[in-house]
Amino acid sequence: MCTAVTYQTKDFYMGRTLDYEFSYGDEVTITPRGYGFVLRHPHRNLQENVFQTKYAIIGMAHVAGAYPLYYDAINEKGLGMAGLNFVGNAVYQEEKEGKDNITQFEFIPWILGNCATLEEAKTLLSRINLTKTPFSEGLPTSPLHWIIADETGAITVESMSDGLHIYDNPVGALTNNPPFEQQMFQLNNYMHLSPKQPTNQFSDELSLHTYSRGMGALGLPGDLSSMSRFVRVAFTKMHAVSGDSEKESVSQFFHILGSVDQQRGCCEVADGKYEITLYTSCCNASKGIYYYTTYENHQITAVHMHRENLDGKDLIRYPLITGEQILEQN
Ligand SMILES: C[C@H](CCC(=O)NCCS(=O)(=O)O)[C@H]1CC[C@H]2[C@@H]3[C@H](O)C[C@@H]4C[C@H](O)CC[C@]4(C)[C@H]3C[C@H](O)[C@]12C
Repeated sequence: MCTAVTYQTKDFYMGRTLDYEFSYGDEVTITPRGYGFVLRHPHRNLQENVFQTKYAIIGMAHVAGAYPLYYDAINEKGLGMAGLNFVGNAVYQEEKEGKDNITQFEFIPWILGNCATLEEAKTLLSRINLTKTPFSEGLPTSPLHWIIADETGAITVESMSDGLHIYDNPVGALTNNPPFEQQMFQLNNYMHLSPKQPTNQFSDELSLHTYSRGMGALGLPGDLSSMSRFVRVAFTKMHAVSGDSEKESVSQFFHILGSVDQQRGCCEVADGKYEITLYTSCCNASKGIYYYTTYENHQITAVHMHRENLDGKDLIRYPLITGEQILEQN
């Protein structure tokens, strides 16, 4: 399971938890401007099907050869994108004439490398056909859906058996199944939840009282299913309050995603195998900073894209710091 959210203070933030039972070997990876991606399908306007990134990208990726296979990323213009599992619902197409045929693993670099804003991304999406061509035999196509966002808003993109769906995402959150429209519909069931204490609507004849703080959110689902995580993170995000400095915003962002953190042992996927939150990311999309924690490293680590040469030729890669960093105070 995974959860992605956006958050706005002075700057625009976006990030995700990546929950799984094993890691593909993740690295914070910067793709410089002008980096060449060879598309798997012919493109009418591109020589030898190579598109060069207009904008530099920073995100979490598995790097295969010199190819950054991004899971989530932002670009230098403040546009961000994350892919989350959508098992049983994601259906990709065969190549179609007259369309931008983009395979699932090319989708993030295609959008973030070409578009400065969500508006531009929507224009590019109107021409796209997401195809099923795999990266390699060892890395088959992943069934995903995506959240794309900038400071003006967020959308969800789902490629299903009945075609490509693009939804406005007014919550700025996404988890896994079911499809996004059903995740949104589910919120109707929780419209009575509030951070304020409830009053007795149950019966005038009974003297009911609030015996504990936090009773306004009684009924908020606490389990790890993706529908429940969607409701929980939506409630947390919609009510989150923080100062707007960088440290206050980043700290609050990790608390929002902390509401859907997955602890080892609570979600068994096979005998003795557990899904856990392998990493949590928070990108300051306005300033090009990728912050992360990992399951075993609670210290927030930051990689700044603008401290690197974004006009270089090669990928810039930072393997994750994974061991727990404990500050000995005495
Ligand atoms: C497993 C990850 C999704 C985690 C998630 O959503 N878990 C929820 C599980 S469940 O629904 O609740 O069952 C996804 C997110 C991004 C994916 C990766 C990216 O798409 C990049 C490449 C794409 C290649 O086709 C496959 C390897 C890969 C490197 C992918 C491996 C894997 O599928 C990743 C890492």
